[in-house]
Amino acid sequence: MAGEKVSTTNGVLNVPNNPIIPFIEGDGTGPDIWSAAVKVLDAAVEKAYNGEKKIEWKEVLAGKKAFDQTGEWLPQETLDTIDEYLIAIKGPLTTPIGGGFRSLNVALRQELDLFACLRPVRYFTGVPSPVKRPEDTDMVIFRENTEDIYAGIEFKEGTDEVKKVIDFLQNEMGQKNIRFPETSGIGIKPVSKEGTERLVRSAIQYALDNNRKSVTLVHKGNIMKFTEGAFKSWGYDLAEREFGDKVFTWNEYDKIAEAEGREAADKKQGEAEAAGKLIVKDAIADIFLQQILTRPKDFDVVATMNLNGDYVSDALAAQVGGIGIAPGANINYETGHAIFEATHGTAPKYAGLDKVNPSSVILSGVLMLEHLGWQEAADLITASMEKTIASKVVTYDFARLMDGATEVKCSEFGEELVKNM
Ligand SMILES: NC(=O)C1=CN([C@@H]2O[C@H](COP(=O)(O)OP(=O)(O)OC[C@H]3O[C@@H](n4cnc5c(N)ncnc54)[C@H](OP(=O)(O)O)[C@@H]3O)[C@@H](O)[C@H]2O)C=CC1
Ligand SMILES: O=C(O)CCC(=O)C(=O)O
Ligand SMILES: [Mg+2]
Repeated sequence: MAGEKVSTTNGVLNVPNNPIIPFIEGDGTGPDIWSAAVKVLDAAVEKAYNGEKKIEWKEVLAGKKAFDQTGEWLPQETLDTIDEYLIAIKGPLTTPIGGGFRSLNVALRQELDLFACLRPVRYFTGVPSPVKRPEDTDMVIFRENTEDIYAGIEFKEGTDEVKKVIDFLQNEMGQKNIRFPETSGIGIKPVSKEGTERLVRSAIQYALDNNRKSVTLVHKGNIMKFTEGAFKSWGYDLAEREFGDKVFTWNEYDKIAEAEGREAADKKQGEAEAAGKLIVKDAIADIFLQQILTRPKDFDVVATMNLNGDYVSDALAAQVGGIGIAPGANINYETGHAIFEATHGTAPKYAGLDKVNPSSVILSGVLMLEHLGWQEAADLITASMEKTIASKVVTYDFARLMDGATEVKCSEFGEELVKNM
């Protein structure tokens, strides 16, 4: 096929003018939103570079389409192709609940070791939101993407396996706290120092590169001491060890407060802020979910584990208008591999209706263009999105909450974006 591979040299991406980018269309509403998105992405690249640059799309299969054509939900060829071409984009994939195969989305992240799930949350003027000042929400989530209870180490109630695990926990580890051992399923939550460090390192580096003010480590370390609590401690240690005087941490604050009092600690933090240092702090997950609503301006970059990150990204998306407009990327900052994808799922009840909002996957494409260094094309789409929303031409999800909106189909919204570029 025409086009060339994206590659890396010493951690720097080499992007040809005609990069081959694999895409997965996705299940449910995936084909609807992908069809709208690809036209917008192509039009932006064409317009930004007068035809000098062009993405050569290469379809790879996953989900139902893969199963129907190959008998496998996630063919090895798909993994190999993304591994080879480095950068890919995908629509949502269905995961059955309570049984059946494990998440293909999670499998893609784990197989390709895409350890950081990057989910920026910003407001587009005019988008209907349940909060009074949605523009105050401007955060970037770094969700750990390869471990935590998402590792899939689970044992089903009533099986020989779970009996063995419970027997081990009770009789060899002296655990007395399994309330109903005869009828329990068991899940295991691995959280490692390496996994934490590479995630927190990328979050801090991102914050420094993008002039953000703080990184908040979000955890439930008071309850899960050796997983979520360790995430916090390892995060602070890494920040101080690797980023030295570029950061000021609440760990340092606590030490100063203990030795010299809170006033001295406040003074040091004030000086650090005035000197433009990045503040690395932490929050326990429950109060964090309250404070992102009550005082969103206090938060900027957020680094957290897999499950917290899943919850936090949908909650924050709601504040700026919902998951119809929330983009994401799964990235390995060490190898350069990345898969861009929307935050939402397959929304099956709308499949094939040409109805849902394609903005999440389009804005994921914007993240991809930025990652490729094609900022001009990315900016064209962002500006067009702002203009189109301001003109109140929107899909059903925004139209039902907006006065005087013109509701358009998924494909028509894409066409409107192209027109407004
Ligand atoms: N990364 C991925 O591929 C993900 C996959 N999934 C999978 O998707 C499937 C369905 O999950 P479910 O929990 O229903 O979550 P979904 O995100 O698919 O849908 C939930 C609701 O969110 C709204 N929504 C979703 N997408 C859009 C869109 N593009 N535009 C506007 N509104 C949207 C709709 O709200 P309303 O009803 O109010 O109109 C929809 O009913 C499951 O199999 C799940 O595992 C879930 C999340 C991520
Ligand atoms: O894999 C899935 O089905 C769900 C994934 C998910 O919720 C997410 O990526 O945010
Ligand atoms: Mg989710």
